[in-house]
Amino acid sequence: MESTKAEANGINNKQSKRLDYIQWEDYYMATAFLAAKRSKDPTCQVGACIVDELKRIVGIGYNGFPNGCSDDVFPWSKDSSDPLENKFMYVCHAELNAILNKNSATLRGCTMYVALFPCNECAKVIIQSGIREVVYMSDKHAHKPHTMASKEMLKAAGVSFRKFQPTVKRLVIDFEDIDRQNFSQLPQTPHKSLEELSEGKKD
Ligand SMILES: O=c1ccn([C@H]2C[C@H](O)[C@@H](COP(=O)(O)O)O2)c(=O)[nH]1
Repeated sequence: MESTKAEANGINNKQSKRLDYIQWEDYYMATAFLAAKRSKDPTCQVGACIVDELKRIVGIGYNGFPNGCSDDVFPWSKDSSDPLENKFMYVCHAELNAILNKNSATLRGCTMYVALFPCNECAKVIIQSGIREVVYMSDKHAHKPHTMASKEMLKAAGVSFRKFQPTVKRLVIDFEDIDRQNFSQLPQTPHKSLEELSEGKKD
């Protein structure tokens, strides 16, 4: 009798959880990739996402010029003979921005998910911030001195690093998905059983 009432109210309506939900690591790296989409750099967009030991995202960043240094005034080129006309003097790397944007008291013990292996300058900041692990997607500059120096420093400081292994090849965000979803999982509007209805007549 009781269970019939509960079922009528949609409470005991057993349904299994969905299984194609996004895995934690895919979620963090996708967050880094999404942040990279904010970058104005025409040739290379990098994003970084910092996660604490409780699996919480505590910092996100992408490469760009410092606050107050206009994207429309400072140069985005990279091969001018004048170093002052190239972006490198001015751009803040994604890793630095993610660390500076942190919304927790400390980054000690955190993991950084980042699209590109951090350079030597970012490695210094990563080490000093207390981040314990770096998970990267691409190591395309592995042969360059700034990456080699970075790896040496990270190793010496006990910051581990590993290549990201996605469980899916791509993730798509479709804003219109929300209007296509089936909301049958939501509790149904409570309705009265026949018994309750007949009881109601007494009122
Ligand atoms: O670890 C890194 C390395 C690079 N970046 C940023 C800095 C620049 O905006 C670009 C690199 O530009 P290239 O045209 O590929 O030289 O990426 C970063 O944020 N983090």
